[in-house]
This record gives sequence, structure tokens and C-alpha cells, in this order.
Amino acid sequence: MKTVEDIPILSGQTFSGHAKEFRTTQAAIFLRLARELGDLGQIRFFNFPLVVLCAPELAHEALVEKQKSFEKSIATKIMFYPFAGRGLFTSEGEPWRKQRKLMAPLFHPRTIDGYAPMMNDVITRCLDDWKDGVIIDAGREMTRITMGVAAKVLFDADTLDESDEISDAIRTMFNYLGDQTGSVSIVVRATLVQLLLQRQNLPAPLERAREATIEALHQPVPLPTAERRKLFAAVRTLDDRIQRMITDRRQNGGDRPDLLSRLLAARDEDDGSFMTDRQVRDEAMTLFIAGHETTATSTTWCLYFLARHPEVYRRWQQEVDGLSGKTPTAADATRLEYTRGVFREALRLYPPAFAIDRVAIEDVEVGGYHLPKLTSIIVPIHALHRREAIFPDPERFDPTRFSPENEAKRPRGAYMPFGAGPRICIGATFATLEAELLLAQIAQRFDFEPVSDAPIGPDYATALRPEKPVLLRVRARRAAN
Ligand code: HEM
Repeated sequence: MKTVEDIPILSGQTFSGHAKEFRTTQAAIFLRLARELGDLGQIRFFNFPLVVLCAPELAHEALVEKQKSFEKSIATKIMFYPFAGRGLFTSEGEPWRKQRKLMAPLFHPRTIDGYAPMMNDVITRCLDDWKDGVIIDAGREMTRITMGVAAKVLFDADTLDESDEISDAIRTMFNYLGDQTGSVSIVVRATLVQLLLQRQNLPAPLERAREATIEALHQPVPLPTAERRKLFAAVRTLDDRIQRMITDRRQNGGDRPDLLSRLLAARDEDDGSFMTDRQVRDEAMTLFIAGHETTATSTTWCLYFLARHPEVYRRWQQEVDGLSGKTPTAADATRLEYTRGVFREALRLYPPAFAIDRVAIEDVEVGGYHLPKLTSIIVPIHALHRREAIFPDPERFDPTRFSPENEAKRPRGAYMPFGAGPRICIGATFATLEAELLLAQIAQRFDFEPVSDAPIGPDYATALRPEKPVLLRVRARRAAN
């Protein structure tokens, strides 16, 4: 059988393999790989191979069919640790299964439909601040709205007055993640954690030392630099905000049907214990950040593309005008097919989670290649979404790619902005409904146009956010709609 050695290596290796190129270009290296090698290739971090699966069937095979043979990579868990701790995004095995089961009812499609009035309320309040003729920074506005929605729906809290401060902290987090990706520090720490995890059945004192060392290796190295101070300040800002929500709920009680009440009331299936404060914090932080940041980026791209494609803009506005000015319900939103296409097409071109990485926890075969235990793989979603054979003229913004007929023709695994398999995004339906309501309310109330015609590209270092502010001039719509 063919082995990893038989998988073609991307050109341009240096002493550190492709680590330098990956660190500087991030997602773009996978575009080059797809162009040069097609469906399957590998890049190297020093001497470690990273197998890149850039075909729908290979992505599906690894993430869905053979999901039991893979876990999230240790490098990802270390990078996200200061923020996500051991929350749902970064946990594994039995703890992950229990956490996912606990949260699943909050993300059931029927439960999510019930969030529509709360989502609409936050959206309306924020849009009330858009005055006729002003220039808005779409990214800032989308962040304010999506953060406000996540805080309201998941925590019954209000962040509208603090969103700039919180979003600065999250930007610092992304800069840290971008800086750590493929860095020597991460490669070394992940390797050490891997070695320590393999040591089992140690005597008690050694076991405690092992655990303490693993914990220390997950923490950012406390370098005396301005960046590191900024990072720790950002973690404090986010921790303070989350802690305030938790304390407020503990003091003022009330069994509300939201995430926070579920977390505080949850008991372990086996021993009946409550979650520790640390666990509640990790879960709450994970959901708070994952629950708004990605939706903010993708709706910002929606506005960017709408403003630059008059045909798309007109069709979108016409579809929403079909609601005759009525605030959309969840049922209305499901009928906004073209609007949903706008959102899905923005997620195709700039998926905020631009790659999904895993490590094999046992020997496994993928695409006919034998991958030994501990082989790292990656599904570069951003490059996958640009495979010409599936998405012709891939750079063109075209929401009709997501008409039901066109979707039915696409092979499974070809489009996965929310991932695939058991670790698929728990908030996909939440994000989609929120984006539909948001785009519908904007279409009903405003016209907008770009302030400048200069194109804006993605910033590969910060989860494909627009590299520059997306500035739009908005005008209140006076026509009856
Ligand atoms: C456009 C919006 C969003 C995008 C593109 C997105 C993307 C993703 C992707 C690709 C994953 C899988 C990562 C992997 O397999 O390694 C994921 C996981 C996750 N997402 Fe989202 N997400 C979005 C919105 C949301 C929202 C609104 C929430 C919560 C309210 C959320 C919460 C989570 C959580 C908790 C996980 C981890 C799930 C698990 O491992 O069981 N996301 N997301």
C-alpha cells in the first residue's frame, strides 16, 4: 500500500520545510498546493509532514467516514487554550461527548427558531443607530450586532455598549493565533505534550508533575514583550466580561432557558457533580467567541459583495421586499432563498474557519494511502471551495450556486464552511438564521454603496477578515417596502 512518503510534497521547501511560508501566507499556501498538486499533497514543518486533503471525497472520508481515527491536533488545542480552555471546541473523547449532549438542545432547529424575536430585537436596536447618509464601518457594526445577539440569546446579557472593547480583545486573540500558527514554539510545545500524553500509569507524584507540565505547556510563554502583555490583558478583558455574566446569573438567579442556566445547572451523568467554575468559564467563553466572531466576519463580506454587485444587490432587495416591510420571522427567513445564497456564497469565498486540522490517533487509510498513528492532516476549506471543477470561475461572487437545484448537484464534502462529521459546528443553524434576519432587516431599511471602489482582500492572518475596513455609505430607504 502507498504511504505518506508517496504523497507529493509541495515545491519550495527550505530548512524549516514550509513553516516560514505557512506562517507568512497562512491559508494561501493551500491555494498554491491545490494549483500545483491537485487533490492531495503534503507540506512540511521541519521534518513533520502535514497531509493536505483538497478534494471533497478525501475531506469526507477523513472527517466523516473515518472520524473515529482522528482527533483535533494538539497544536490547535494549545493555541486556543488561553481562550477556549477545555470547552466544547477543544475537548475530546468522553468529556466532549457529554458537553455536546448538554448543549445540543439549545441548538436544535426548533429551539433556534424561537430565538428569532430576540435576534430581531438586537438587530433593530443596532440598525436604529444608522442615520441617513452616514458612513459605517461594516465590520464594526456586524461585530456589535452579532456579539449583542450571542450575549442576549446565550447569556441574557447586553454587550452593546462594550462591543468595541471586547472586539479589540478578540482581535488581539486572532493576532496571537495567527502569530502562533506553524511557529517553532507551537511545534515544540505540541511535541512535548504529545510525548507526555503517551506516558501512562505513573506513580501519583509523577502523575501530578506530568499534569502540571502539560498545563504549563498549554499556557502562552510569558515573554516580556508588549504583544504578550497585550495578550494577557485581552484574556483578562474577556474573562472579566464572562465572569460578570456568570456572577450576575448566580446572584440574580432565575432559571432562564439559555446556555448559562444549562451550564450552571448541569450535573455529571456519572457522579452527579456540578461543573467546576473553570469548566463553566471555558464553555461560556467558547460559545461567546465562536458564537459571534465568525458570523460577524461573514456578514461583513456579504455587505462587501452586495455593495459591489448591483445585479445581486437588486435581486436580494427584491426578494426581501416580498416581505412587504414586515419584520421577518424564522419561517419567513427559510423562504429567503436568494438571501441565504448570498450568505452561503460569502462563506464559500471567505470561510472564517479556513482549515480544519486533525491528527490520526491510530493507523488509518485515507485515499488509499496508509497514514500511521500521529500523522497530521488538514482540510483547507478555503482552497476546497475554489476547486474549479466544482465551483466554475471560483472567484466570481454568485449566490445562485446555492439554489436548491445547484446544491443537489454538488458532491458531498465539496462545501463545508461549518466543518463536517461529529465536530461539525454546533451553531450552524443559529448563524444562518441570524445572518438571514440581519440581511433582511438591512435590505428593508437601507440602501448602501461602497465609499471606495478599491477592492478589499482577506487578511489571511486573522481568519480571513477583510484586510481593511469595509466602509459603506448608508441611506434610509423611503420607498414603501
Ligand atoms: C458563520 C458562522 C460560523 C462558522 C463559519 C463556523 C465554523 C465552524 C467550524 C468550521 C467548526 C468545526 C471546527 C473543526 O471541526 O475543527 C465549528 C465548530 C464550532 N462552532 Fe462554529 N461557526 C460559526 C458560527 C457558530 C456559532 C453561531 C456558534 C454558537 C452559537 C458556534 C459554535 C461552535 C462550537 C461550540 C464549535 C465546536 C463544536 C464541537 O467541536 O463539538 N459557531 N464552527
